[in-house]
Amino acid sequence: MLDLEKYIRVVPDFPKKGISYKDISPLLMHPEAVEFCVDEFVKNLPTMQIDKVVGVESRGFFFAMLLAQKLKAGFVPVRKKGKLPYKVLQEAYDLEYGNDWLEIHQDAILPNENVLVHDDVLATGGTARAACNLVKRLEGEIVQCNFLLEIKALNGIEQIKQYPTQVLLSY
Ligand SMILES: Nc1ncnc2c1ncn2[C@@H]1O[C@H](COP(=O)(O)O)[C@@H](O)[C@H]1O
Ligand SMILES: O=P(O)(O)OP(=O)(O)O
Repeated sequence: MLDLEKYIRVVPDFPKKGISYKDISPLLMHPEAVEFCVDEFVKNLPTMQIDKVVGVESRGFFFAMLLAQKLKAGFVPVRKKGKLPYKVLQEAYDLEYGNDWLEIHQDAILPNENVLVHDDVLATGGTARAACNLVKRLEGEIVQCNFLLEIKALNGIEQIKQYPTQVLLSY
């Protein structure tokens, strides 16, 4: 067992006053910690074949890509407005320190595909909910939403309560 908290840098008042920012950069610099996280995520997934792993821009991309590779699934980027070049679906969302639009390519997920949704941090849950809405609009089946860490006091889990979730570390 690894003490994951040791690899998370907590930065007060970033990007705005009052936000306690959970920086995963130190974790990414330690391959043993990265490997531990991937193995933990995989251990606690449902047993069915996962077809697509969705990663939310940008810090969600790191582990989503590793998980997709490990699970022999396709990787699907969910990006902020205006970054994806082909036809997209859009969802507006609020996050802990702002608001924006998320987009997914219209052909990224086929109806009934089993989809894992990943992001680094679950805070208010607005981002995760928007990413899940995009998957559902493409008729994907969300088999799990997983996060490296959650900020429990913000109760983001409530926003995605209809889906199974997995979190490696709680603050
Ligand atoms: N406190 C935070 N530290 C690091 N990253 C954060 C933090 N709060 C939000 N984020 C990023 O925003 C979304 C999750 O925000 P929601 O409020 O749950 O929508 C996630 O992509 C984090 O990277
Ligand atoms: O730093 P990012 O790109 O992961 O975005 P956000 O802070 O909007 O989650």
